[in-house]
Amino acid sequence: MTRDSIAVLGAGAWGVALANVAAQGRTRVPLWAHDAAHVAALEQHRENRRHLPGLPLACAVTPTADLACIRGAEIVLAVVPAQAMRDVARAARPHLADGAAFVICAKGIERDRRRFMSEVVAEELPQAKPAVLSGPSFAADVCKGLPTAVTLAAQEESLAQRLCEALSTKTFRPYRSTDLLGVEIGGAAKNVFAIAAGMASGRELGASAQAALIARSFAELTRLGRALGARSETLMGLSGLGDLVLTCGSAQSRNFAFGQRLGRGAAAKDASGGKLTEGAFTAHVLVEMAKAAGVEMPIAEAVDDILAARLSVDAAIDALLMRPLKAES
Ligand SMILES: NC(=O)C1=CN([C@@H]2O[C@H](COP(=O)(O)OP(=O)(O)OC[C@H]3O[C@@H](n4cnc5c(N)ncnc54)[C@H](O)[C@@H]3O)[C@@H](O)[C@H]2O)C=CC1
Ligand SMILES: O=C(CO)COP(=O)(O)O
Repeated sequence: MTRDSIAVLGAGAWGVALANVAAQGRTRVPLWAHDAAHVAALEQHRENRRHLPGLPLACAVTPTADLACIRGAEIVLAVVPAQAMRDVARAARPHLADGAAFVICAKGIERDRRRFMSEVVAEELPQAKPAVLSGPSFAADVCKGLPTAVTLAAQEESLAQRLCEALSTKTFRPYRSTDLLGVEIGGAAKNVFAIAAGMASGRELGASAQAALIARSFAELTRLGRALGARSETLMGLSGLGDLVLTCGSAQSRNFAFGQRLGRGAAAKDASGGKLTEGAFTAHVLVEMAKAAGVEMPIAEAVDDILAARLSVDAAIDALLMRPLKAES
């Protein structure tokens, strides 16, 4: 049986990890990066020294700065930051084959136009079949061959199944879904809540507070998801609860580590450590979406207020604890 051909857009940590997954059982997986110097460094060292030092590119992975590398690919994995997705999708349009699957692997919401990634792709790539891959999966873990499972959603179940088959390995196990929006909401929101969890850790509020915060974050995530039409089983699954638990519980998460530094007193502008923290880009648009849907998200709002310097971490903690007592929901 011939395997679907796969190309990867974006050669950061997650792009490299997914290219290595795709390389299993394939002889060539083009890996596109927008920066020619980065491509040269990948070719020379056969690893992403900045984001995944010591973890080599699989032999089949071919770095390139030429977007035409996606011509003929049946599956394209889009692994660039969420705020760059529109530009990359637009640039890919002349090269993408009709009916190719365009799998969104970024976790975020477009700030300027308040769009989910699947909406961005529908607007920019009318010939594509959009899909979303999300779930608990640190790039370094996946690159090391440590096991995990993720959700892979496409509108047609048959395509979701085909994508799962194309991307599954002995240690990387995708579960299929047709709930793209549900998968996207979980992936975008968990980054914002991971910042909150990091702050609680940085402030040394204790393990009980940590668990309470995760549970109340999940309540906010499900409230928004249901209001926007996501399915409960998606929100409770790998891309929702699964990724929330991972990212809110580990300093390996860049969003959590960012929150930790904020909790220890760093200013928002200095707290990323030069790393991509998608939650910082998503917090405000997530809160705006929730308000538009009439959904209360006090933890997400607190993160947004702290990032915009409207509130200190301590004042936000006090405000959350002083909210009127209510039924659990
Ligand atoms: N690192 C991880 O463990 C995981 C990351 N993700 C998601 O994948 C997405 C990408 O994250 P990472 O690869 O980890 O980030 P990264 O910071 O390691 O890499 C991002 C890459 O995108 C490139 N880039 C930046 N702006 C660009 C533009 N305008 N056009 C094209 N390329 C551009 C950068 O040069 C860099 O190589 C994010 O949305 C993240 O939430 C999802 C699951 C796991
Ligand atoms: O999404 C991730 C793991 O599933 C990676 O999380 P961070 O972007 O917070 O590092």
